Amino acid sequence: MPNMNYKPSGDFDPLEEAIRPPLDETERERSQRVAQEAEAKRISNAIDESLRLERQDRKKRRVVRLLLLGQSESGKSTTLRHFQRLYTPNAFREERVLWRSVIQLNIVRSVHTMIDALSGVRRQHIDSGGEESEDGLTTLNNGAAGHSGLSQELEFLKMRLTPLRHIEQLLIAKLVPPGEDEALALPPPPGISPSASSTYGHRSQRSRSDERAFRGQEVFVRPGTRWKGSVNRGGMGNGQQHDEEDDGRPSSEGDAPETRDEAQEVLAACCQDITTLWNDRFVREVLKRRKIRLEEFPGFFLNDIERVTALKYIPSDDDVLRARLKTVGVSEYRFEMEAAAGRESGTEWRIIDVGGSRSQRATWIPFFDDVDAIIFLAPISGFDQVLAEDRSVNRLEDSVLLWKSICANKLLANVELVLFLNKCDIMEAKLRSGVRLSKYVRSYGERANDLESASKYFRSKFSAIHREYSPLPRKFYGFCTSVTDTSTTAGILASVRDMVVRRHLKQSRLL
Ligand SMILES: Nc1nc2c(ncn2[C@@H]2O[C@H](COP(=O)(O)OP(=O)(O)OP(=O)(O)O)[C@@H](O)[C@H]2O)c(=O)[nH]1
Ligand SMILES: [Mg+2]
Repeated sequence: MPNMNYKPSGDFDPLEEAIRPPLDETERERSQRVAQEAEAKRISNAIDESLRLERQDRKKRRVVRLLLLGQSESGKSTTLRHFQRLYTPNAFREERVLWRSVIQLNIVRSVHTMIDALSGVRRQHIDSGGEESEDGLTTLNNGAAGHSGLSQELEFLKMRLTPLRHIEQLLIAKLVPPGEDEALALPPPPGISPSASSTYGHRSQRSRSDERAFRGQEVFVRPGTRWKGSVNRGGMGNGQQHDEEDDGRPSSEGDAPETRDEAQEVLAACCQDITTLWNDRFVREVLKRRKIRLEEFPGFFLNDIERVTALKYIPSDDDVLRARLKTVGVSEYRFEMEAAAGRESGTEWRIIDVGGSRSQRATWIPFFDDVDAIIFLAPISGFDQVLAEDRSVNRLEDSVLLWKSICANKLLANVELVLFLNKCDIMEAKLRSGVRLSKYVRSYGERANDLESASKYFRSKFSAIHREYSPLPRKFYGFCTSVTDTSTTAGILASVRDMVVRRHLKQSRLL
């Protein structure tokens, strides 16, 4: 019976205790044990050696490993799609049709965001007995308002758009492979800035329920091609879109195969109503007062609704880059640059795309070993937003802290870090619309409230962190990017590619 009162002494080592040979070991047992231990050591050494050789071989064979890091919605998967578009253009184009379901879901979500925002108006109107609410929504001129607080026309519109609820479920079932239980996650009420969120925080019960009314579910897939398989099997993956004359522009009717696709049919039938809803002055005013800037949301297609709901619609390159599908998990995408893609053809690239939300970050670490370079994406337009998964954390602050920890990480001391200050297009629009950066970033002070000054400021801040926190001196590569923009991003990715390949060659020469 074990001694339950045993107290370990200072030099007691439970592991040593467990593997110590028995005291009454015979000579024969001892020699057997020694032989087994020697064999185990030989196997372990052989594994180490084969790992070392594989690593060496990979470097010699020009296998380049690139890791994409950054918070959720920073643009990692978009950057990966961009690489694929540039360097495996044929494969990218063949897969474009598969993105149609994602875009359909993005549209449906935008419509529901508008409708949910309107529901909030109705509730407030009833709850407040018609008095002005804190955000003044009930004072809006809503034409001939019915008892719900909405005009009859809006009520009819909402009714006519109800089939989209069914389409949403259908698309989720299509995109998420069977058995993927966790595939839905709750984002925050859209478009709520920290200042607005603190306003929300001090509101009544009623306002909190309005907040809940905004909550939708964000669909995610694990990275890789499995979801594409399920879309294909869903009967719409008729990717007959080919290739030579294809210039990546939006498809117009007549140059794409018509496919039987219930979601597309319902969306086509709802196209006019969606347009009316989106262009309605009252709806715009509600969104504005609720600080819901739908145009800045990931996966925004309402301004292209006629084109993207056409029955023969095939997504353009731009559409694929603008579509939103959250990543969960970590995955390695391998591809050889297609010969047509340029002089680096033949190099095998392994680009690792990770999920960026907080619960996903622990999965990054095993990939720190043996990467050539990291592209870190910091979406600077998030300075007035909070994290979806933790509404107490400002997005910009989160990016800065993440950047510090990546710069300081000893495992990454010899890895090149490339910083993308991303979403500059959204940043520019935001600053132009009058949102003041200095209100959120005090140290910004009296600098001009424009993209040029802001990106210069952030570049110097991130560069200073890089210098201060890197365990060994290394060069800083920083770019201001809008990775959904095909023309500007192509040049930046080409520079990154050249830098990574150069460094990789240098390393393999050192082996
Ligand atoms: N306007 C604009 N949209 C962008 C930019 N970069 C990314 N997006 C959009 O932002 C959304 C999120 O981008 P993703 O690439 O899915 O983000 P991610 O970092 O992979 O996010 P997780 O998978 O959640 O970790 C997508 O709809 C993109 O099209 C940008 O520079 N400008
Ligand atoms: Mg992603």
